[in-house]
Amino acid sequence: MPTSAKKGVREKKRYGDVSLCVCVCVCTRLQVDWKFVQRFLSIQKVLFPSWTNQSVVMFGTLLVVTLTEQLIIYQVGVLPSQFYMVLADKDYAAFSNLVILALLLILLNSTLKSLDQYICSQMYVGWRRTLTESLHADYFRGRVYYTLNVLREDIDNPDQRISQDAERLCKQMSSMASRLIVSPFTLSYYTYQCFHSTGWIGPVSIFGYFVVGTISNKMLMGPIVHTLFEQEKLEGDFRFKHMQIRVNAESAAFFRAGKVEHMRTDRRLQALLDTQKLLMNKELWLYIGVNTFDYLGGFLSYIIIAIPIFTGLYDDLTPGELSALISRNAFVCIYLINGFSQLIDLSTTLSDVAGYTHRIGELREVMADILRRQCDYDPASGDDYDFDSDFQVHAGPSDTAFVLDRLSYRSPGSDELLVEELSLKIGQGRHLLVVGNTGTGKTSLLRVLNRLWEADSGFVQMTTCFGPRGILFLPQKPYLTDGTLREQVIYPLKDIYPAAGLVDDERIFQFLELAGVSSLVKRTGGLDKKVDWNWYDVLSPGEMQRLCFARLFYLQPKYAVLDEATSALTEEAEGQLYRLCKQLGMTLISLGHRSSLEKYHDLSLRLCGGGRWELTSLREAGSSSQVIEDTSF
Ligand SMILES: Nc1ncnc2c1ncn2[C@@H]1O[C@H](COP(=O)(O)OP(=O)(O)OP(=O)(O)O)[C@@H](O)[C@H]1O
Repeated sequence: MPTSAKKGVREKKRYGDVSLCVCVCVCTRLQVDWKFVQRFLSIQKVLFPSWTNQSVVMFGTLLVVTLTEQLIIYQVGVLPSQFYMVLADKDYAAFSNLVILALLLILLNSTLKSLDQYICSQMYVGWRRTLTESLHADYFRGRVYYTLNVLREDIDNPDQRISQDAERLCKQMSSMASRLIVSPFTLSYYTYQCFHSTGWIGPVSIFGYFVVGTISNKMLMGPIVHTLFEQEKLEGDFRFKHMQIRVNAESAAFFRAGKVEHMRTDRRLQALLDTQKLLMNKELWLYIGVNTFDYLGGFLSYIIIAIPIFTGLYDDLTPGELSALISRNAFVCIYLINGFSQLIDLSTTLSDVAGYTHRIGELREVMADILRRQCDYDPASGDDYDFDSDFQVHAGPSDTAFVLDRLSYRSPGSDELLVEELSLKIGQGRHLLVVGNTGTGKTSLLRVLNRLWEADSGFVQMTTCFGPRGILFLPQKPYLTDGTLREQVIYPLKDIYPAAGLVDDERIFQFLELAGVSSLVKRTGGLDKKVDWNWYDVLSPGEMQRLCFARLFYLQPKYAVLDEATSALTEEAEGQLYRLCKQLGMTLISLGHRSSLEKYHDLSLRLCGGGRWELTSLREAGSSSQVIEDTSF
């Protein structure tokens, strides 16, 4: 971020399944400046990683095509002067040949132009793929997507930056490419031709005209980049509001929230449209500047040509020769001015490119920063953890899952410790229940154990690997991915284990049955039948929790961390599922409020708020529980 940037005030709310980040005010000043150049170049490094890259080959092909196109355009451009000559001489044979030549050149020209457009479109698709894949690579590495969406407050709508802004940047760059690529060649060639016809006065006045045009457009463009940036952010916020309603339609409907949501959504729309209007007002001045320079350009060519004519340079020519010469000179001057005008016209596209470049550049910088910090904090997060390959490797015997030593943690942005100096070893076969009032930091303990949050002080170590052979977490909100029933069950494995086919199918059917959701096979039409519904819309909360247990049975980790995983089920169903987990050899670490959970656990960790905690054995002689002083088991 530029040093002049003032941090926006962000309002963060959690709504159902999605967390909503709204930038109330971002006063960042973004322009076509050095920061833009740096960000633009770093994006170019992604798009053109090596000289043999496909984008470079396409760019080279585009250069050849556009240069050939320019040669043909020059030939077409001087045709009128040749027509003047043959018509003045009444030379019928030459006229016929000229007509045939004109037809051929025009055909060739239009073919090359179409090819030029085709290559630009291909480049756009290629660039979009490369840029989006590179953003995805960072976004999904380690826990960047979590930190970016939940913890970082300095970046709005990362989803929109990846899906929409990257697309628009590539589109605008591809529309600029063919014009920019050929400019140095055409400008040099036509400058030479113009100098040849008019002397120094022609190129100097055209160049001066270009400099004035560039300076005034740069001034008009300044405020546009920032407003475009702001407009894109509001566009993302507006879309997010609709997504929020789509995801939580049922909850909103129970509240009869149509009116209030209508008002709030309209408010987002209003903010977006106001900014769009502001952008258009600012663009109006840029358009006036650009169009004035376009028309002045056409007019300037006649002034330049008039100078050698009025100074008598061409007095010895016949009227036919003079007409041909004026026509040819007019073409050369107009084309040179046109070349410069096109560069000025590009300023409107450049202001868009600058806006998108800043948004994507900022995202890349923040993701790189998150990755750096993440690796400092948790070196393992730098490696691309592969759930699937880990599943194939036996993690080896490990009788402890976590070791905590004088661990203290707090929630982000809070001064108060949730838990202070907690020492605990979570070992195999000793089932732990974590209880405590709302907001005392139960789920936060899992966040710290899973390294989503940094500890305030103390030591925490996960001594068993994460994954099916080690530790698995079932979060409070059941997570269902998009895909088939099989993909839900084997998630987060990408591939079927141990091998595709009947054996695996049998296991899945059996675990669905044990989890009490075998009816889903019929509803979906089979394990591999693609469903066109959103799983969250059609399953009840209890079914979702049961499906997550089927997943747990399938993966059979050594340690299962269950965060209120049975809150939507009856105590009877809860008992069945817990007993099954134990029969399958899992050690349970559960979070919950129900006292009925106690009978499935050996230890109870009570978080009392204000940093205090208490560890109690639930299996001591006699029925009464006993506070434990020694916390290593
Ligand atoms: N991303 C976040 N940023 C800031 N504060 C957070 C964040 N997530 C949770 N908190 C806060 O941290 C505190 C502990 O939250 P936590 O989710 O651990 O509560 P809990 O004990 O699991 O409660 P519950 O029983 O309701 O699940 C709460 O005050 C919560 O508001």
